Amino acid sequence: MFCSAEAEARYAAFIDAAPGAVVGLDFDGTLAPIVDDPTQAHIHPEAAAALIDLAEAVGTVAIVTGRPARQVLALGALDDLGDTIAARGRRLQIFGQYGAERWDSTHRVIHTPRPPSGLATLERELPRLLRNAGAADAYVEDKGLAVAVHTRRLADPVGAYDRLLPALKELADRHHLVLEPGRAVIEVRSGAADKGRVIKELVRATDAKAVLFVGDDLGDVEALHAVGGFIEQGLAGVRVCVRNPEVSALLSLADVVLEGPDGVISFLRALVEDVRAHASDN
Ligand SMILES: O=P(O)(O)OC[C@H]1O[C@H](O[C@H]2O[C@H](CO)[C@@H](O)[C@H](O)[C@H]2O)[C@H](O)[C@@H](O)[C@@H]1O
Repeated sequence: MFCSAEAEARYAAFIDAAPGAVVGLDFDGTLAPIVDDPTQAHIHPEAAAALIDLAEAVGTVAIVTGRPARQVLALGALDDLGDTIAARGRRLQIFGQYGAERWDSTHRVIHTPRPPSGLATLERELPRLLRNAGAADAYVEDKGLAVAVHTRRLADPVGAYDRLLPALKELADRHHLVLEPGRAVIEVRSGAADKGRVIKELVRATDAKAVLFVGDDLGDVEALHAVGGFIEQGLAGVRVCVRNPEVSALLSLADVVLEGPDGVISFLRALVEDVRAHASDN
């Protein structure tokens, strides 16, 4: 599970500092299994119990996702979970759309900015681009602040992805937007937010001495780099990657590698046990 002796030592230091630590968790592929239909990506059945315990064990728990906050609240049943966490005097935070949207279990309001200029025009141009790329049947997810083109359910998902990538890049550039490639998905969005900025903000706001992030996809790379930056500054940082057959780029950044959302839940449970054991020893 640990990729090096240094990683294991930093995990031990993280456990020491857990009451003031930040834990960031990606949603799709991390807390929810990858499925063909993005509207059906429900959270792991054991995630609620694991998150309740985690929120009591560490200082800050945040779900940091590319999903719109409203969607992740529904797919994760996180409103109810937030109630339970709040009733125990703790807090769950959600950063949706790579940090552009925010919700927390204390205030229960989604803060969302206006859609980036250029997005509406781009969406009108999209059907023609999809037809020209032989991907007219791609599933287009309107995320309000962004648009995501999914190739997973096409006959040739990899071929369509490879044709769409340069075409969408040209379209995004023309509208001063950025591409966010992911697992069988290419998203066009504003470049104003990313998961790394969220992690940096959380660590600074809470003056955390320890930080851990779990992710599986390219949109998580900035968060893993942010943890890496804090490690260089002497914090107890742990970069946890979920292995997946579609994106291997994260593995070289990992301190810990896990197998799917089942592995994530087991890891979070073990982490909570380690924090409890450490507290009862001290
Ligand atoms: O940051 P995340 O929480 O990982 O969200 C990233 C994107 O996840 C969703 O797409 C991914 O999951 C789908 C359901 O399992 C899967 O069908 C798709 O292939 C994956 O890329 C979501 O639909 C996107 O909007 C998110 O940006």
